[in-house]
Amino acid sequence: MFSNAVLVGPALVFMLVFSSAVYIWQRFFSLRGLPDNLPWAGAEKGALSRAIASKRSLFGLKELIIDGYEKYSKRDQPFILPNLATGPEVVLPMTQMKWLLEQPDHVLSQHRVNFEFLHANRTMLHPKVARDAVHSRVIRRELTKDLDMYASDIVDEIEHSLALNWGTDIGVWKEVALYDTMLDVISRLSNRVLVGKTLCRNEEFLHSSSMFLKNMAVTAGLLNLCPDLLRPFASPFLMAYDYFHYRKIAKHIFPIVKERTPQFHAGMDYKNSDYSQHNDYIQWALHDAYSHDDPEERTPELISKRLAVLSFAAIQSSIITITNTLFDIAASPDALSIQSALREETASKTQDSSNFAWVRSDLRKLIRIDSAIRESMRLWGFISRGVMKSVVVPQGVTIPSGEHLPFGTKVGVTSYAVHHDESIYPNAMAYDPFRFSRLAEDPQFAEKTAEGEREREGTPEEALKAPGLITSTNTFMAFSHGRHACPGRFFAANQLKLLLAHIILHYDIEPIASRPENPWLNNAIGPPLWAKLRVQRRADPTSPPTTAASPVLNDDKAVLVPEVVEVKEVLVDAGLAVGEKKSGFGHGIVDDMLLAKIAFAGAPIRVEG
Ligand code: HEM
Repeated sequence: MFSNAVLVGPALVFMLVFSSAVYIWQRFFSLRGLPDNLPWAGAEKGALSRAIASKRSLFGLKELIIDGYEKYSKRDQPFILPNLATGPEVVLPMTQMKWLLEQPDHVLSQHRVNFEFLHANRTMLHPKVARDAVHSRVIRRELTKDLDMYASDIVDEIEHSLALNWGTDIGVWKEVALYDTMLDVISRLSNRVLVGKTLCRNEEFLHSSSMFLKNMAVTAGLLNLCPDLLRPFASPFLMAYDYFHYRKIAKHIFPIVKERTPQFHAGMDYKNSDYSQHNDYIQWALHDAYSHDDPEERTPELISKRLAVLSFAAIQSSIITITNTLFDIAASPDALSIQSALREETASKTQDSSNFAWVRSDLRKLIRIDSAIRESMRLWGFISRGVMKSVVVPQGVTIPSGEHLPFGTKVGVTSYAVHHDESIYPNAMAYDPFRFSRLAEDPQFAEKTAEGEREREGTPEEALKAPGLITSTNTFMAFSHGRHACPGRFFAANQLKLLLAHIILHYDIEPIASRPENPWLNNAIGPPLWAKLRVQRRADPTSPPTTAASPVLNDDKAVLVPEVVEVKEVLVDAGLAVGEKKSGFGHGIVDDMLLAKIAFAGAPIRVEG
């Protein structure tokens, strides 16, 4: 007994040292069976150079992606993108995209990449949730079958949640934490569809659903950084908060499942609506569970766990998208005229419908709203990879350029580099909200620009349409592309267009002088989490925009710009670098907003060495 206790300490120390050594070797030096003739982004030849590039990937993945894309993808060569947290990935040139999309799932699996990246076997609460595609099936079969059905509920919930979060005092500017308020708004309106009005207005359920979905990616990120051997020990601690909220979600879902279960029996045909008085996720999950023979799927536990995880997939990505879009509009030099143009479109397309009776044919006419969201997704898609798959055949695969990739290799294309490629999207770094709708609004556009030419590929009918938010292409992969493109995008597009149209009609957004930055967490790109915006409720949804409160933020640049330029010149003369966006300055940061404030305050500038 005593001798056992004496051995425990050294055994633990040995395990820690051993797992750390394996961790360092694997993360920094191992080639992981990848062909050594493939170049590594950001690295010359040699293990040390690769290790340095791998270290850079932790905070400089964006630069490595662009570096590899410019050096290799554009010359039609595959390259290896180092990634310290999740392992290196083989990035194919776009000419190999067709091959990538054609590979069957038993050869290259997209699901496997997500499974590993999200540590789905732990974060998704149950091995079956992580493994089976019930979500995709249920989303395609039930949620998407008649999207018009939810429009009035969604609009009702938008009104309610915006009033709660942004207020209804007409003409009064209110400062709002954008991400947090959109977290609440999107959680409410998605849950209105997923679980109905009673639960979506239950504060405890709503809070736990929001906290679970907000934290899941963070837990996955921390698990990615954890050495493999230590993960089983660390995960109960890292997952404690997620389980705490899951249990609160389950508390509300269990009784509903138990109450409805007696109406079901094995072999029921889910297409027969006789037994379907409800239209929500719990009912869809029960339909699915009773259409095949797996009793565990029918349990309240599995249905609650699936719902919690679905909320993550469905809600977080929509919050990120609308947050980015609103910041993009507010930070545009033409913020006010963009709002006017969107308002004009929304008002003119809604004149025949009351606010509560939107149908998809109305939404389809909102091509500027659609384009404004799509353009923001192009710039800030929440994940830098577009299509990424894992080799799941034991013998490996040979890519079209001839290199052999072993089992377990991640291979695909990155959307970030493609979405920011000047030769595909002229002025690619700028937010151009009508980039896509312009095609449909100006028939001569296609003849005038290369962008128009490219987008107008396809049949003559297709050529006349602007590419819609839901259309994934080789050059727009914010929903991924191919067979595994997001199955929820039709619902997401509906919900986001309704929300943006509603915001534009009922609120003014005050312009801001510079766009807050989007943080990168490995290959996930978050929205600005803590930045704020000012909004005010409008008296008449169709009246012209009111001038923003602060003269600094007015879009009358003829007044604004000379003052800011003058302040910049003083700072530059003093030997300080002042950039268009942000630049280091002493202990703080000087950006255009601060410069503008200095200019308008007329404050003397004191420069200390
Ligand atoms: C603007 C909002 C959304 C964006 C940007 C988005 C984006 C994506 C992307 C990029 C993927 C592929 C991930 C990968 O393979 O690397 C994906 C998958 C998925 N999305 Fe979405 N999504 C959105 C909304 C939704 C909604 C509303 C739902 C559900 C109602 C949903 C459900 C799913 C599911 C279940 C998958 C996994 C599909 C599979 O494994 O085949 N998403 N989404």
